[in-house]
Amino acid sequence: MGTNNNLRIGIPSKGRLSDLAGDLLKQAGLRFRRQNRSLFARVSDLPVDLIFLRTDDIPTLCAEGAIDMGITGSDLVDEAGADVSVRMPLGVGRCRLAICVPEDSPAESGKDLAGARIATSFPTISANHLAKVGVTPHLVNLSGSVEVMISLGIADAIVDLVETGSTLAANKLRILEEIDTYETVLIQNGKCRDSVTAERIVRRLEGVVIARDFSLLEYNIPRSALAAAEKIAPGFNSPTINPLEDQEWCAVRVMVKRSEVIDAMEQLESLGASAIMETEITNCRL
Ligand SMILES: Nc1ncnc2c1ncn2[C@@H]1O[C@H](COP(=O)(O)OP(=O)(O)OP(=O)(O)O)[C@@H](O)[C@H]1O
Ligand SMILES: O=P(O)(O)OC[C@H]1O[C@H](OP(=O)(O)OP(=O)(O)O)[C@H](O)[C@@H]1O
Ligand SMILES: [Mg+2]
Repeated sequence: MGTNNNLRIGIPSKGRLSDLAGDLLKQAGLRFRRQNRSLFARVSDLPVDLIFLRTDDIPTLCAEGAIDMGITGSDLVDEAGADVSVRMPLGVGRCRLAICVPEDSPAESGKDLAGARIATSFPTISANHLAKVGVTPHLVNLSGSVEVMISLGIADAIVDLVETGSTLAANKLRILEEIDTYETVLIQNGKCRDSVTAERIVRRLEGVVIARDFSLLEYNIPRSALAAAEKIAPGFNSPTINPLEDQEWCAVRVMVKRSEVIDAMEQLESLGASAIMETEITNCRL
């Protein structure tokens, strides 16, 4: 490495985003093999090097130009205050950052935390958020296992990520106030060493991310019901309509959000559609 001009993409070396990022890149057609614990992998057929880094270092290393692009959590980008642009949300790793207190705490909002000790791995976001309501907390900076700090007696409240809420429940904590929502993102710095390849990577990842969110729905419908059907499933741009041998009928192909497919199928069926089929798409260019 070092001497070549390959685009450098930083991806998490371990943790929950590591597999997510690796799978996404592979689905987008980047072929690479990480040799045992190596911190570096070259991509076949593209001028791209992958660097395996700690998830929370990726925003800063991208801002400093050590890598041109990176995959990390938008929470970590905010916390680092990194000067990078978010090229696209990747539709995974969704979570919230919240101020949490014991279930039996009398506190009603962040305003009630004046003088409280708050344990967190997000000191900057926490301080900025609480400053807005005029509270200057005593922050205890930690890098993990924040939820146990109240029962250990070193904090009165915590600021941490919440997804399902099961960690909070296990520690008898509740959300006092949500600060923001976050997800895994692709970031890029302003002085990218190969913008042409960077754009190709963005387009490729877009294809995979959109495909993960949508299905292809195909159905036959009487032409008289077509307008109503298009209202149910308007498509990404617009549906593709083909004639059938029976001129009263036509065949429709349309992209539908995966979360809405079952509902759309039911509604189309009650409009008179038949042969309604969902096909999974793994990649697309729109
Ligand atoms: N419970 C969660 N659900 C969804 N996304 C999460 C969750 N926890 C963390 N994330 C996202 O994943 C990112 C990385 O999390 P984290 O740094 O905790 O790594 P990890 O996978 O837990 O590994 P580690 O063991 O090092 O903590 C977070 O910054 C956040 O964007
Ligand atoms: O709402 P939930 O679904 O329970 O998820 C939230 C938990 O997930 C993360 O912890 P992680 O598993 O990464 O452990 P860590 O503290 O060791 O990083 C986060 O820090 C919370 O503790
Ligand atoms: Mg973690």
